Amino acid sequence: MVAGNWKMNTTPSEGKALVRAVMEKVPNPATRVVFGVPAIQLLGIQELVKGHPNYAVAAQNMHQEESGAYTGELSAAMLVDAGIEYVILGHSERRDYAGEDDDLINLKINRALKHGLKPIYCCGEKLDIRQAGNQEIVVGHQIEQALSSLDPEQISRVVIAYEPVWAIGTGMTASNEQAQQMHAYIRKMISNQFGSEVGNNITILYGGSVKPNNARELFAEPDVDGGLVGGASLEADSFAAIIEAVRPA
Ligand SMILES: O=C(CO)COP(=O)(O)O
Repeated sequence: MVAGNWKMNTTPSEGKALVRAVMEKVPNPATRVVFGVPAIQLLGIQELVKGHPNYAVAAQNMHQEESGAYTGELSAAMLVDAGIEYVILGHSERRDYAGEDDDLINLKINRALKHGLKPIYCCGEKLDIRQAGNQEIVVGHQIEQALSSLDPEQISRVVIAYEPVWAIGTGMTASNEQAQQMHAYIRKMISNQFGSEVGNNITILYGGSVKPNNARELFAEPDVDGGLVGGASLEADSFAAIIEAVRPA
């Protein structure tokens, strides 16, 4: 799977042009392709991908409550009614700038699953943690807090995105070995808790400076099931090249 996270980029008309160009370049992707678009574009982009077997849309956030007096927020029911299939939850930018922690993200994941949405759960360590060699402890803790209350059926609808914070937007990609090592660790954790069938089948994406020139190598690692792409998802040529770098399932 390849998911683009546009973050706070593109106007609605730019977004439509970008999706049209990607779909024209890769009309039949060999993998699931998801556009993570700003809230105002959810309906418009969903219209463009509607009915396509491999293209889908993700919201970049969602509120944990069912509905109510939460000005500016989007609910799971709204996303589902608009035809949206995925929701990115726990991105490091929301952890940093909106104060989200894994307890809150756990509530959001539960709400999303209750409505049939597929959460793309983001985890990953900061640079000082990596330098101290504590990345597995920190990511393990994030996953435990956010996902351990789920049952095997629920977890099977979750996509995990490992995004080391030091690699996001910095051009400093994790090495293939660093990505593989963490993905294997995450898969083992999921297998231990939910059984090896769930662990083997869960999709674990790598995110952090994925570009056309490093995607193929990263995606060739046995436990890397695709990517969550920021900057390089904003140009049709580079995103198309990344989609085509995914190894066949
Ligand atoms: O945060 C990311 C995707 O969610 C990664 O962003 P970049 O690909 O720009 O490093």
